[in-house]
Amino acid sequence: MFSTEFLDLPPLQTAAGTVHLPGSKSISNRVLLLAALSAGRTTVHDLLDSDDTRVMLDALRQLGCGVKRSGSTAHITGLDGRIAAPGPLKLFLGNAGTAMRPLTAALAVLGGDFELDGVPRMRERPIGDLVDALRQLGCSIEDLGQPGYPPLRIGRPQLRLDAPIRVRGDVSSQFLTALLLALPLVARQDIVIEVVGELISKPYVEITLSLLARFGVAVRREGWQRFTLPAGSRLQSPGEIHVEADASSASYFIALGAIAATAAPLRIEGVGESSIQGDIRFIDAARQMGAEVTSFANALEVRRGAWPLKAIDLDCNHIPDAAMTLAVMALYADGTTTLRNIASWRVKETDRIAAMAIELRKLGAQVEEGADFLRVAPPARWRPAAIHTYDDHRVAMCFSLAAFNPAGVHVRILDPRCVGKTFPDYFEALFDTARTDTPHIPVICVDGPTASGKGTLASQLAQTLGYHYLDSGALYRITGLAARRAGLALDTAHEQSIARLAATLPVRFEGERVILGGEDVSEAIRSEAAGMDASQVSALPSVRSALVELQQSFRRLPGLVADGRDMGTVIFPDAPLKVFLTASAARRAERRHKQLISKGIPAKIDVLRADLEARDARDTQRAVAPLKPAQDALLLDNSDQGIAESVAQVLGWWEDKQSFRHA
Ligand SMILES: O=C(O)C1=C[C@@H](OP(=O)(O)O)[C@@H](O)[C@H](O)C1
Ligand SMILES: C=C(OP(=O)(O)O)C(=O)O
Repeated sequence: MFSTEFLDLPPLQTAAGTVHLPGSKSISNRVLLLAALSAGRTTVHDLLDSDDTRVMLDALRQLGCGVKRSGSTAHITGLDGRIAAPGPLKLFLGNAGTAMRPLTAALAVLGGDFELDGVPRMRERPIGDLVDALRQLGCSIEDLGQPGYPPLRIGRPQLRLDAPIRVRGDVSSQFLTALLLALPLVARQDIVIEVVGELISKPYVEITLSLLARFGVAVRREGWQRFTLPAGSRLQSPGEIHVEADASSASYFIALGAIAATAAPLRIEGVGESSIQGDIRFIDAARQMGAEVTSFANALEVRRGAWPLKAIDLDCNHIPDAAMTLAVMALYADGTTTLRNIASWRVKETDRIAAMAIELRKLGAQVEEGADFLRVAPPARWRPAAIHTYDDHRVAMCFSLAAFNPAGVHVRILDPRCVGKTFPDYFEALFDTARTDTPHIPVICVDGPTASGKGTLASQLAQTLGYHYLDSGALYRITGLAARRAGLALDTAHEQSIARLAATLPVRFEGERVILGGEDVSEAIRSEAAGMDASQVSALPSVRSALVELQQSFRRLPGLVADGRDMGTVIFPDAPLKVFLTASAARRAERRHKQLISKGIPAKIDVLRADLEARDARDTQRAVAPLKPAQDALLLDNSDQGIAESVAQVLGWWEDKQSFRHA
């Protein structure tokens, strides 16, 4: 997951390959709750691991439910309708509607002493219609803040089940879902629920009914107005259950295929057209816009059909979450797209109608916003934009698709971490399937002499930007180490053998760790001797050219920070930002001295300084790729700077190169 403050998306061009989607949020949280309330033990396969499921699991644990996880499988030991820990308990439910609403209903009918709360936005998401329905039933629920919104305190009920329970269905379908999931716990007699107003998001209620059936409860329904839980209903674990991949998450990749899978279809694994999730009907909308979609039992393949996409006018009430993706697809359409009947967007993770309108306009689109609709005309001129994401995973995910804009303008996604609500590895999945010409992939080069602090600077820059990191000096050190281990002297006589070895080095960087063929060699390559060896092998031209390709292969989406001595001059001559980092030999010797002493390694400052000067001389005078700043490099002397200051300085330069500084 990217936990950076922002994530810059370079211009993306095509899409290919296969994406494996995470489990459905709506199914995961329903199954977890049903398993927890049932009799018996349930093994849940392919469970979603995200913020929303984590808050549900934590709450269930607090309630005394047995939860064991191994990878994507969870074993839940059901409470059989009795809460092991009836409180007082405070349950924190983040921003998960699928946890807050159903848990409120289940705990209110079972009774105890519970306080349910969430993030600040959860306190703005309505729950009053559900609370009203539960109060009719005799549940004890107290508003602890603004009436009709969390936080809530739940006490012990005095249940009255004979009269039909009336619940409003026009603000959120989750209120009806919550009652349907909870009432089997007390169905000593037939319990009737009547929906007041037009029920929205109906397919989510179908998910509820179909999962209740898996747990042994057959709800009778008359249209979408009247639901009856038959007397004697009892939740019974099905033993094992598989969670389908998330159909709303699929929408981003269906759109990706429609926009950018030009050569071959993009394959989406985990969900097919026969899914029980209503958002799978996003496929129909995508097809209307021009996508070519083929469905398999548990997978989809999508490729670009019509281009530009075709503008549509669609009632989106049945696909409220996936429809946000259509608003971004509309940027690539041949006319104005209208998405209707989406009033519920205003009470979700953020006011989504307002948010989408503001952010789409930043890119240059013409947008009209109404109480329950959004109308989008594609940009006449695309503008680079920093997309505010409002702590809304779907805003972050759908706007990433704007990076395919034909103008090649950059798109910045602010707070990319918010995708953690339902799809923590969304951006990794995007970068696995998106393609762009190499020159579009940004590289920041940090070159400089030994002990200038370029490693620290470069790795911190990479961390801040969410970019890959190449410590090219380590490659020479690793080559030196591997050559020594192979018994090769580091001289011209052995140049070809060392070059062959270098070409096939099985190396990878895992954050700060350097892994060679499965062995962590981070410490081994950091010794002074390994540094001298590195300097020697780096003077052998064949070794350098063998390593060129290896180094260039680190240039992958979303970008790279590369540190070394010839990053800007030889390896990435087209890099958009090159920094040449220096510090006086005296200052570098001091730093190295401190570093060694802190590791308990004895060292003399004068000797270190003489060594550094000797290495500088060798590095600047060698025939191949001598150490010198690239012509277009910016010089940074950090003799009197702390690391934070250097990082800020380079980030400032990087910002100056981005066109959306004020977007
Ligand atoms: O029941 C569910 O799993 C959901 C129902 C929908 O909410 P509304 O019924 O509030 O539209 C949907 O937007 C949400 O992401 C999940
Ligand atoms: C509306 C959403 O979430 P929640 O389940 O919190 O309602 C959503 O995931 O788009």
